[in-house]
Amino acid sequence: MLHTPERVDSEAFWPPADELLEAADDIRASLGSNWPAPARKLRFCLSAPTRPSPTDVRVLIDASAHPDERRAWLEAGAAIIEAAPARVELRTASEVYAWSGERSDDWLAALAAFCACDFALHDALTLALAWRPDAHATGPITDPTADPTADPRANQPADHAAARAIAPGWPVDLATYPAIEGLPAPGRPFPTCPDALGLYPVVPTAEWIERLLERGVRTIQLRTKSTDGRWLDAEIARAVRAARACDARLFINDHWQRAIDAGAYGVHLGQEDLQTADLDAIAAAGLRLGLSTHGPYEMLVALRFRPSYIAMGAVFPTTTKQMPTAPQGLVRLAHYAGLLSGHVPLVAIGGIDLSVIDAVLATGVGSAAVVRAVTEAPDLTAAVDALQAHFGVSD
Ligand SMILES: Cc1ncc(COP(=O)(O)OP(=O)(O)O)c(N)n1
Ligand SMILES: Cc1nc(C(=O)O)sc1CCOP(=O)(O)O
Repeated sequence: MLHTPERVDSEAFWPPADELLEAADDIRASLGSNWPAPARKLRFCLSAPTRPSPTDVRVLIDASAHPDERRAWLEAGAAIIEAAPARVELRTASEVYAWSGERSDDWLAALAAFCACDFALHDALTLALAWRPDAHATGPITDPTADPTADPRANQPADHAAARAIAPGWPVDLATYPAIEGLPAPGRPFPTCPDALGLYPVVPTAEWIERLLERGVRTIQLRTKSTDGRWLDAEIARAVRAARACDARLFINDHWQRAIDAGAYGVHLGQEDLQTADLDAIAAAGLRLGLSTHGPYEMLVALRFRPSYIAMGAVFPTTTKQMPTAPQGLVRLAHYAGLLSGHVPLVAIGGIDLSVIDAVLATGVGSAAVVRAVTEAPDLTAAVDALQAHFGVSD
């Protein structure tokens, strides 16, 4: 089993800082034992060591006062955090992230603690800025005898109670999360959709959609990478007709203008689509909006657009698509579900099939999106019936 020791690496701070390390250890302990071990150990540098390394993160109050140092650190592959009052910026050689808002005095200790749970640096920083000493989740700390980060297919049965538990140190109040800079002002909210969207197959053609509607599926997505405009028009029109006839919720991936024109129930977009899609036009046409996310930072980005649902992936490894981010696992999923509960429906996606559906639903998500579990099923009817039964739908 992959249990992380509930401690922060003793060399997490440079120069060594006993009080900071102790605070980081306390916060790390409050996050429980079921997180993956960190893939790499970062060192947070409050002053400059002789030579920066790619695992160093330089923490400065005013980076512009040190232009040469800043350049040298980025060239060495290190990261820079500039912590001004009420604003934090993270800069790497290829990315810049910025947050604004209040933060706890212990945010740096919290950052080391979230990194020790293997969150990517920008996700760990998002959580650290949201962290508060007194905002504790209720409920038991995760069961140390189970490892819900593991794919339950791999080596053990899922412990559903453990998968759902929220660690006391996890920031559960969305109001303490920082604002992400560089996003448009919040627009109007998208129309709502049910919290429990149920089984949500994501399939490549209208024919697949018809086959699944016949088998009782009522939330479905057309996801094709075809660029043939005439084919897309015909497929989307056919899929919309079929879904309407069954009163089903049909989302169209990517092709938002065609979805509007055809009168689809909704559109599903990725984070990069947010730069180009006309969200006002989608909202004005009354379509729902689903947004992909892959961690806490993207979740905050998505929330700003007030979508109808948020998808979180990939929960498990998938071969359907090349994922730039590591699988989230069930522990993270449960914490995201706890955070978003009552705010926006959460859909889990990535590597989900019959063998894990119970464990996925036990995290508190209202829906599971699947590709191969239906498109590669040897017996489609049996596969859909078996999956639907976990959502309380019988044929
Ligand atoms: C329910 C659901 N979740 C995530 C995705 C992925 O969408 P996107 O990020 O747009 O990536 P591609 O589908 O374009 O590869 C999805 N389609 N549906
Ligand atoms: C299309 C897609 N998007 C993902 C994300 O995490 O954004 S994972 C994914 C593929 C899901 O396929 P399967 O059910 O076959 O693993």
